[in-house]
Amino acid sequence: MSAPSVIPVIAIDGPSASGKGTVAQRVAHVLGYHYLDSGAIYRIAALAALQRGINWQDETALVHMVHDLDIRFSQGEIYLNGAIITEAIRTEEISRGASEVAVHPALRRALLSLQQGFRQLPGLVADGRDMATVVFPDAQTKIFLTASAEIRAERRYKQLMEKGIHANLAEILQDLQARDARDSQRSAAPLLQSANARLLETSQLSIDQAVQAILEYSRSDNQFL
Ligand SMILES: Nc1ncnc2c1ncn2[C@@H]1O[C@H](COP(=O)(O)OP(=O)(O)OP(=O)(O)O)[C@@H](O)[C@H]1O
Ligand SMILES: Nc1ccn([C@H]2C[C@H](O)[C@@H](COP(=O)(O)O)O2)c(=O)n1
Repeated sequence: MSAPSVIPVIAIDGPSASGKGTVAQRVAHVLGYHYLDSGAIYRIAALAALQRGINWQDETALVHMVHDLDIRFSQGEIYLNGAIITEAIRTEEISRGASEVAVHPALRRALLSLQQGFRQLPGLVADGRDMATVVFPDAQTKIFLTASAEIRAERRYKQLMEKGIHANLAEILQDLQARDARDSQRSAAPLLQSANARLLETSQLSIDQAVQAILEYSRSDNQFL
């Protein structure tokens, strides 16, 4: 069999707290691939805007701003203009802000090449909302990872409690549903299952089972390269 002519990508899209990040990082680790957390990039844009007093609705100012940002991912930390912001982008305020700035088409275009730059040998696992539809439409393996809103809210609740962060399950569910609606209903690159993506419903699956399913899909897709 001849070597693949393009750098392989496994694109994993899905709603908030569906487990994309956890599962994508494990798949990347097993395969020795690079990993792109595209949501972190929208979170950084929201945080940078907040720090500079730029309104999340101001598309022109946001686009201007992102051209001046130095974003780096290194050894598990995320840097913005040299400062570690790994935890600062995980607050509920920034989660909402990321979903709000992400509605702007010009901002999404401005962040496209940064994301595509992660496609490097030997391969990439990328997670987000539009990995399979817009950023890597030629990805070899496309997964739409989801779980019921109630299960996702419980997982997020448990995740926050484990970090010692006080949380309210009903509020988390409400917030997830609001973010799902904004991410799915926007006109620019909405969250949707790409026509050729496999649906992976993990409400009844463990993390390991989800990882194994994706590795299996990837193996099977690679047979046809
Ligand atoms: N199949 C699963 N079974 C049980 N828990 C899971 C499963 N998948 C993920 N989790 C847990 O759910 C929580 C949320 O997962 P994760 O942060 O990876 O979601 P996400 O989709 O990347 O979220 P976001 O889009 O908000 O960044 C984590 O604590 C993770 O360990
Ligand atoms: N490819 C992407 C990734 C993320 N977003 C937006 C929508 C999300 O609500 C927000 C935060 O993402 P998360 O860290 O929860 O994955 O960023 C997007 O529009 N496109």
